[in-house]
Amino acid sequence: MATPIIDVAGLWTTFGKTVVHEDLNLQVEQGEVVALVGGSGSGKTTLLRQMLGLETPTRGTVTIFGDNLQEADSARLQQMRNRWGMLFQHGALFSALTTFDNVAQPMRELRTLPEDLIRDAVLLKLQMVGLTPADALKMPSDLSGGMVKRVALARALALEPELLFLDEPTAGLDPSLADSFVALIASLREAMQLTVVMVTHDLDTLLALSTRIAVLADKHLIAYGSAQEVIAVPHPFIEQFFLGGRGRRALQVLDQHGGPHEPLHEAT
Ligand SMILES: Nc1ncnc2c1ncn2[C@@H]1O[C@H](COP(=O)(O)OP(=O)(O)OP(=O)(O)O)[C@@H](O)[C@H]1O
Repeated sequence: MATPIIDVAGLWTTFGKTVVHEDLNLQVEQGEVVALVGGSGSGKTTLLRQMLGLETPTRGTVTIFGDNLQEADSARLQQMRNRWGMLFQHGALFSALTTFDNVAQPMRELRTLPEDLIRDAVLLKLQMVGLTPADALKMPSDLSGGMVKRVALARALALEPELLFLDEPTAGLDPSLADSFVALIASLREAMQLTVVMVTHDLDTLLALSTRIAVLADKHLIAYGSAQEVIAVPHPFIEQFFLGGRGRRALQVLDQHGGPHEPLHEAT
């Protein structure tokens, strides 16, 4: 079997006496879109930061592209970081830089690409996310919320990553902008053959994009599978999240149109 893109094994996280994760095991295969869900404080953001190498688990390992993150030195970690992109919740653009320079920044940091090649690559990335060369000259303060997300996505994709992390990708967007952003992510994911890991509270986003859903609760991964498989797991968080009024409606739409779901992989 192929090496998973991400392999979280025996992971524990404690802050003082608080145990956040207790022996988590989670694998993400190539081409999957995995959504991390869980109640407030269940440790989604912490797990995402551990996958990004920004935090170290108390025990256990996070292996990405076959390399153990905790054992990687800073040069190796940087090489790995160049193979993934991250879209932060609020876009997190540099306010003093133009759209163009924001997208160019990861390419310039490599210090190996000539400026004319960077220029072409930035314009291509902007086109891929539905922005024009005229938008390249704008400052972040002149962009709408939806455009900021698109620029941030273009920047996350600047180095043609194999893996994309998304933190609440549709937070702050109104429903129609959220739908078009989700459609954009879906089409780029297909075109670039991306593996995606996202944290989201938004059921529509989750059901539209994810191939598997990982549910964190009670310090454990209590379910990991398709929406249908996850909702079959009896747990108060799952009932409230998926089977509350909004959840029911979203699942009805899924039943009518089908979803991108894969067979169940048991939670451990
Ligand atoms: N650096 C830290 N020091 C101490 N406690 C922390 C630290 N980072 C996170 N925690 C605690 O770990 C727990 C998990 O936090 P985390 O932010 O990962 O949860 P979350 O699932 O992302 O929550 P939310 O949905 O509210 O963002 C919380 O109880 C939080 O207070």
